[in-house]
Amino acid sequence: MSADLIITNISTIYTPYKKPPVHGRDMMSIHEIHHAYMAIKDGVIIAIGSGNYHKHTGPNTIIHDANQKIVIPGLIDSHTHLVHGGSRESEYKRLIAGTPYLQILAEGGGILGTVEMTRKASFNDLFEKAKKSLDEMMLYGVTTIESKSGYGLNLDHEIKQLKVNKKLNQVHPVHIVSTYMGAHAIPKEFKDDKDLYIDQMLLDMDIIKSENLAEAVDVFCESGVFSVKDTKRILSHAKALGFKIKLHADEIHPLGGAGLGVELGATSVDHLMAISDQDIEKLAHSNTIANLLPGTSFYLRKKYANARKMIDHQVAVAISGDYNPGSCPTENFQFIMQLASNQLQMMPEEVLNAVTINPAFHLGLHQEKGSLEVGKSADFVILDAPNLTYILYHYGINHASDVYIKGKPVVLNRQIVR
Ligand SMILES: N=CN[C@@H](CCC(=O)O)C(=O)O
Ligand SMILES: [Zn+2]
Repeated sequence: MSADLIITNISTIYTPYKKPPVHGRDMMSIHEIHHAYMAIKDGVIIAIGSGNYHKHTGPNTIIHDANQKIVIPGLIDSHTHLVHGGSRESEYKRLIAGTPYLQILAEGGGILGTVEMTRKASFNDLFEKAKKSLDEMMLYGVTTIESKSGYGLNLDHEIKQLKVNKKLNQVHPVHIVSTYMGAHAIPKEFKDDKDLYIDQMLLDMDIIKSENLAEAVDVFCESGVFSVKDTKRILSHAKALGFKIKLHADEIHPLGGAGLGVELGATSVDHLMAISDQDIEKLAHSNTIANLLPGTSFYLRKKYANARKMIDHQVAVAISGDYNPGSCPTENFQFIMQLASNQLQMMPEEVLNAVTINPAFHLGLHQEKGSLEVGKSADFVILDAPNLTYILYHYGINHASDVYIKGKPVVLNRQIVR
């Protein structure tokens, strides 16, 4: 079978190959193919190897010379708050002066400030702003993201956010997986009646499910936001409706959200800076992914999640960006990977598994994405770097030169292909 496209002259292809979820010490396993090529037909990888690629060429094959650059799978950012109105630099000075994140929220700012701005924004405003951020993410090599609602906090405005995800997924090459997060904060109008807000959310979920606007439901399980009991109620209902479930767990206070996630069969538990040893053990024996977000610790100047302990105890770890206006305002996913390496002390091989196959697994995409193998989607990044470690070592800059999604170039020479 002749290829539509062959990427040749690749110095090294780095790819995970273990069956996901890739736990603990298996996260050190990756394949390195030197002097490599990759042949693609109809958006799917049909051959990958080293040496002579000519047997895959035909009269119409396009050859792309990688000029001795390296190739990795498209990056999968499995936790973002992409769609939101406005920005929160007005809180930045208070934050760096030491005002706690949850105090700003309790005063009606923080997430609730973004809720006001998101409610005021039109669908088009939100769409254009999110599209710009998505372009930026793609320039850094991101080819799939998860995107949450959670700044509308009522049915109409949550649906507005989810419909932005839907439209972006139709018109933008980056693949988007949508999550409903009405349980991101308690809206002002329900300030004194959280249970009534939860009742309302449970009803809203039926509609979101019937309109097929989200695959998963997420809850911010935290002191002053949704308790473990609230979270259990919301996620049990979501699960019964057929949603995947996940939670923002043990971010600031060790409430036991991670353990609850394992108990309920969550696909991921996210943040985990304050996770207990007991819950690390529970995670290790489950298929729930520990989704760590080091960019948030960096921005909020909080302690980092203990990735080393988790990996050493056989937990399956993913790393995500958490792009949002209040705790991680950056689209630079390579910087997030560099933080995972430098601050979480994850080895380059572990980081690669954590930003490709493990997130693909918890998003339910591992059959087609997350590694470079014959039969999988040709989502990959060509990086102007001599080896994998270099992209983590030389930090703060963008190493991605070209990005392909389903075999089509979406970034060439650092420019978006329109
Ligand atoms: N922790 C809760 N939610 C977001 C932050 C949202 C915001 O501050 O706007 C997070 O994942 O960090
Ligand atoms: Zn989040």
